[in-house]
Amino acid sequence: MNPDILRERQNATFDIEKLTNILDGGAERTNRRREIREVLVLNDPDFDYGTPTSLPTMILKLREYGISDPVEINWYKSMYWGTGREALGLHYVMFLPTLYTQCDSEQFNKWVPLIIGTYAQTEMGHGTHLRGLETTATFDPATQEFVMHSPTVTSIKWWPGGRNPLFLPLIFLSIPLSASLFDLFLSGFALPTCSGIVIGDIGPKFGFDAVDNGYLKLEHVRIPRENMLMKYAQVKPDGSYVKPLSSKLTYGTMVFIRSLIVGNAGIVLSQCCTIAIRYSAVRHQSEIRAGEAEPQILDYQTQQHKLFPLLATAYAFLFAGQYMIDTYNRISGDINQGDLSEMPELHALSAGLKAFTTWTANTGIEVCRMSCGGHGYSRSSALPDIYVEFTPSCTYEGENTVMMLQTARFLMKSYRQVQAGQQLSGAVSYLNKVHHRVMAPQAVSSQLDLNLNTLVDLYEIRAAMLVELAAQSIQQESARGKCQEDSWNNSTIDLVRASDAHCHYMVLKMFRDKVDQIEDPGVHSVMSTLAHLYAIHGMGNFTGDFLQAGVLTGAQVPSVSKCLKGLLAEVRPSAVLLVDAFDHHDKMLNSVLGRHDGNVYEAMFEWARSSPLNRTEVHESFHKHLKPLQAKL
Ligand SMILES: CCCCCCCCCC/C=C\C/C=C/C(=O)SCCNC(=O)CCNC(=O)[C@H](O)C(C)(C)COP(=O)(O)OP(=O)(O)OC[C@H]1O[C@@H](n2cnc3c(N)ncnc32)[C@H](O)[C@@H]1OP(=O)(O)O
Ligand SMILES: Cc1cc2nc3c(=O)[nH]c(=O)nc-3n(C[C@H](O)[C@H](O)[C@H](O)COP(=O)(O)OP(=O)(O)OC[C@H]3O[C@@H](n4cnc5c(N)ncnc54)[C@H](O)[C@@H]3O)c2cc1C
Repeated sequence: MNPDILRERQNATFDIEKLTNILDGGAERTNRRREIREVLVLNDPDFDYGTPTSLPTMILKLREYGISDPVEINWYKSMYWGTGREALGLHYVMFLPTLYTQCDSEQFNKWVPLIIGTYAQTEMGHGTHLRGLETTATFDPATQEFVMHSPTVTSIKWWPGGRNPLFLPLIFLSIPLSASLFDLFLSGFALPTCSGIVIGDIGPKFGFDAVDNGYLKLEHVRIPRENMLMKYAQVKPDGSYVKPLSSKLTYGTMVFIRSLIVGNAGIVLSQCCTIAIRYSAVRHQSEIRAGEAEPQILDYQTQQHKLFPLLATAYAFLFAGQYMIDTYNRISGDINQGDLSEMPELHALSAGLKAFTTWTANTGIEVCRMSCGGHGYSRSSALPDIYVEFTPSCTYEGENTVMMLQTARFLMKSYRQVQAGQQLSGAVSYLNKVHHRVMAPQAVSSQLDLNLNTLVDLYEIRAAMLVELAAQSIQQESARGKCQEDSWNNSTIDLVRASDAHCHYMVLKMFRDKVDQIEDPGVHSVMSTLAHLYAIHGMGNFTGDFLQAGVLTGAQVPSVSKCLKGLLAEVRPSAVLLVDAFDHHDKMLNSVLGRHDGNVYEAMFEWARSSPLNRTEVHESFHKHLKPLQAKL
């Protein structure tokens, strides 16, 4: 083991295993995750790491081991495929959940065990604006079929991931059967027998290469009436239409996957922090004091400033992901029982947190890569591949700006309810106080009150202020004679800013609440330090907001930076131990820089020597192109 890494792991001030258990949701979950990893994957003789041929093996193994829990499926898949996406991702996280949530019982029993499918909602002309989708589904009572059709070039289904060129079970979203409703269809087209279908691949992408994203053009293709997913809405044999309790129930799968993405952003950021911090512990470069040995780059304050706030953010997003999934499970359970009262809140929370966490993680991955210098740019680090695979999460499952505006819609509605004298509950209850809060600068000492509860309050006041400013912008636009829609559009910068602040407050609050639940003194102490770092770092980034909200004075601003530097120094001794607690296996991390043993250089040389370009002493291109040219010169 590299001596630096060895030294970093001595004198631990907290129990790493207990922290890993907290991240997994308990010791039993940690044990199960490791059992899947060590026994069912790594020690499985059929396990052929990450090669395309192992995809069928993986599916059969999941069935053989009876792994059906989505989290356990993901544990298994992430061991098979490491940090990359794979072709079946969409099947497990969108196609199956849609069947689970939108099929009636007869359809469920008929389809769920049997098929692998994709989710074809986006069209070439519309991905965000679902009410603009053009694919038609016209019911023919004479034959009891729906006629599916792509009337325009922009209506061609574009992007469905993992579409199988031979068989196309896919979930469709098609334009309204009635005034404002959408419906989902399962279409089992078997190619090439089924005429009227034109499918293909949309061509090379930025990345995401393991997933074949395709296109699908339909020319009056007929499918049985029974292929409409009929849990919430039905078309009867006589063509009559039974409307769902809410037209937004059709959007349920997107809410589910957005909820999953929140925790996934934490996982991806934790992977990158593991790589960058372990590497920073073994990399020596330059000098701090003339004549002394080159220091570990982790001892540079700028390196700590790059990485430790991201480390805190990774923990924050992992805890936010746990909260999000718990909230999703609770509210979707109520929805299943016909209680839709919290559906708007679930939508607003999942949409906002999906955007907030993926934007932050997306930027954070690049900070981790650049903090590793040239070796961060090598594919051996895994960081370029992680970035390429993660960055579309800011676009898919709801483009982030649009998602932030959905959350803003809920915030504005809540604000208007407070103005009308209603008492709010849930995540926006802090808006109840927006009119009674003393927003003038408080007489506070130049020292910053570092109590975590106080910091959460300051973020709450900041969010409330920005919600009020956005609402005032809309009111001012209206007062200038703008229609409601233009008043909204002319305020969307403020609205996104308010949603961002609301999500930032929510994430810090979740982090604080999780820290409060930690009983082990050592773990509680280090997690409390990270939560403080998360809060103070955000205050440093958005100082203007806190000054404008009157919760920070000019005299206190220097203490924000001073406090930040102190917290970076406080995290330094535990940094490697904190990424060890994420418990990412070398095989899954697949990074020369992030190896648990820290033996980076030896592994990097072996990795380079294994490159296809090094298979022969002299590359064949010399003999094929250069040598003949030399002969002519
Ligand atoms: C364990 C594994 C972890 C892995 C995780 C990551 C793995 C990811 C792998 C997958 C990778 C790639 C696959 C990608 C797939 C896709 O991208 S599928 C397509 C995704 N597309 C979208 O998300 C479309 C986005 N657009 C929309 O959702 C809607 O068009 C939008 C919400 C923007 C607007 O809808 P409208 O119908 O126009 O509604 P609007 O007029 O704005 O509002 C009316 C009203 O409705 C409420 N509303 C809107 N949406 C919802 C909802 N989903 N639930 C509840 N309520 C909703 C809205 O708030 C309004 O309410 P109000 O009371 O009137 O204000
Ligand atoms: C890797 C990848 C995989 C995908 N897989 C699938 C899949 O399996 N199935 C599927 O159905 N789809 C899939 N998609 C498509 C994806 O869902 C859409 O790309 C996404 O919903 C965004 O829609 P769009 O492409 O139409 O972007 P647009 O909405 O056209 O966005 C373009 C710009 O317009 C802005 N904009 C749009 N509307 C508004 C508004 N109301 N207010 C302010 N700004 C606005 C956006 O902010 C953005 O800046 C995938 C996409 C990617 C990148």
